[in-house]
Order: sequence, then structure tokens, then C-alpha cells
Amino acid sequence: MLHLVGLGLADEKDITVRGLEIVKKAERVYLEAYTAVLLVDKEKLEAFYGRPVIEADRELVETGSDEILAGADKADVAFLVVGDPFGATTHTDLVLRARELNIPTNVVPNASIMSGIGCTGLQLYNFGQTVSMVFFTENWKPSSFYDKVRENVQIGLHTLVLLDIKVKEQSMENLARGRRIFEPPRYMTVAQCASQMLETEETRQEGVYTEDSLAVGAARVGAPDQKLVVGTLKELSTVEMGAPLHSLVLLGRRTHDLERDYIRQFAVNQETFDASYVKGYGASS
Ligand SMILES: C[S@@+](CC[C@H](N)C(=O)[O-])C[C@H]1O[C@@H](n2cnc3c(N)ncnc32)[C@H](O)[C@@H]1O
Repeated sequence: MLHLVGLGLADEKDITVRGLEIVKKAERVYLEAYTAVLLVDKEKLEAFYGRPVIEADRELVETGSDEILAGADKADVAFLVVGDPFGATTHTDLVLRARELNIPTNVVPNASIMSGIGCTGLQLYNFGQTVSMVFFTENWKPSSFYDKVRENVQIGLHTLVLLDIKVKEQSMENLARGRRIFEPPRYMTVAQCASQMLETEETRQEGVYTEDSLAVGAARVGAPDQKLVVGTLKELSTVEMGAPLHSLVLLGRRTHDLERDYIRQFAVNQETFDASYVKGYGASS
């Protein structure tokens, strides 16, 4: 059987009891290591699980899934996913491939950033579409996220922005020369995300948000050193949130008073928070 096991958000101990039992008895244990990372090393996971863990990069999952599924019709194979196996990045393709091969599957859910972001005090019911922000390059600044944000803004809902991770990326030169040399991993910060959002607004000029729009930066959600910061996009574009992973929530105008009271305590500056808030938030519809 193929088991997709959610690992939760922070460290090796966030796995569920059911997930751990599967890991302990599985013949092979893979760790999906390219869409999200735990805040601890693979070695720490291996020590806690008492099992060797095979790191599965994008190439192995997307093109070499048969290697993962080999023998899974007879033995147990565990595929570990940071967060929830179906939270944000879905691994439905792997399940579909298993089905084609008549391999039974089992999913063990866990906390996801999609639910963990509730730690900001913002109501999960008041979120619209989640969007992803990729690292801009000089010639590539995709702005499809902006259109989805506009739809959320129009109905007053919050937008969760998930930030780019670059693990095991090759430089153009190494790629062209077929050299398997990888760049150091990069994780987008809240400050980079806020700057790119403002850059996009500057280019598109459609007034979906401004530099005074309020947003919440969330770092290492679920970890003991979790950090939350609230400020205008301009303030957040220089904020220092520490180690990865980071996410950002653009505040929707239908913010409830309780949500406001909860997030105000994390404000970079309560005066600018209050000034921006009275201008554009708190509408009930
Ligand atoms: C593509 S999603 C994968 C989500 C994962 N499967 C889950 O269920 O949480 C990865 C992005 O979610 C956000 N994220 C995941 N874990 C986080 C955490 N503990 N704190 C802050 N952001 C997190 C980051 O923006 C990260 O780049």
C-alpha cells in the first residue's frame, strides 16, 4: 500500500501517532522535499522515526514515480509530505498513478499552512482564493496572482499568499551544460513578497491594493519561535522575520472587530495600523 503521511508544520514531533506507526513499519520511506520543508534536518527525522528516509525531489516524484511505487502492491511504502498531503500542493497525481497500477492508497492527514494560518487570528471562513508568489527575475515577473487577489479584494476577503521555495535548482549555465550542480536553496521572505506585490501594482496600476494596504506576515507557523507581524505592505517590504518558511496574508476589507483586535497586537506600528485600518477596513459586507 502507498501511504501519504502528513508531517505537520514544524518539526519531527508533529507527525501523528497513526503516521508514525506507518513510518515504523513501512519498507521504504520517502520525504517530499521540494514544495515545503520542515524546520529540522532529515537526520533529525531519521533519528526520531528510527528509519532511513529517502529524499524525493521534484524529478523523482514527477518523472520517476514508478520507483516510489515499485512493490507497493505487496509492501507498505510511506510518502511523507510536510504539512498535509492534500494541503496547498496536492499529490493527487501520485495517487492516480498508484490507482492505475492497482496499488491501494491510504492518506494520513495533518495540519497544513492552509489551516495553521488561523494562528493570525484571521477567520479561515473569511479567506478567498490562495495564491502563490514566485521569485521574480529580471525578465520574468508573472502577475497572474494579481487577478486572483483582485477577485478576493472585490468581495472583501483575505488572501493567503504562499511563497516560492527553490530547492535543487540549476543555474541556466549548468542546465545548458548538463552539469548536475545545484544552487543553494532559497526561500522567499515576507519582505520580498511585499516588495514584489508593490512592484506588480506599480506595473499594472489597477488599484487592487496600495502601499498602505494592511497585511500579516507569518514565519515558522507552528514552531516555538513562530513570528507574526502586521503592517502596511510598505512596512512589511522591509520587515525582518528570520528563518523560513514564511507566508503573507493580505487583509480583506470585511475584517471583523475581533480579527482587528487580535492582529493589532502584532503591528509594526500601531499608529500606522490604526490610520490604515480606518481608511479601508471593517466593512461588514
Ligand atoms: C506549496 S506550500 C505546501 C504546503 C504544505 N503541503 C501544507 O499542507 O502546509 C509551501 C508554502 O507554504 C507556506 N508554509 C508552509 N509551512 C509554513 C510554515 N510553517 N510557516 C509559514 N509558512 C509556511 C510557505 O509559503 C511555503 O513556501
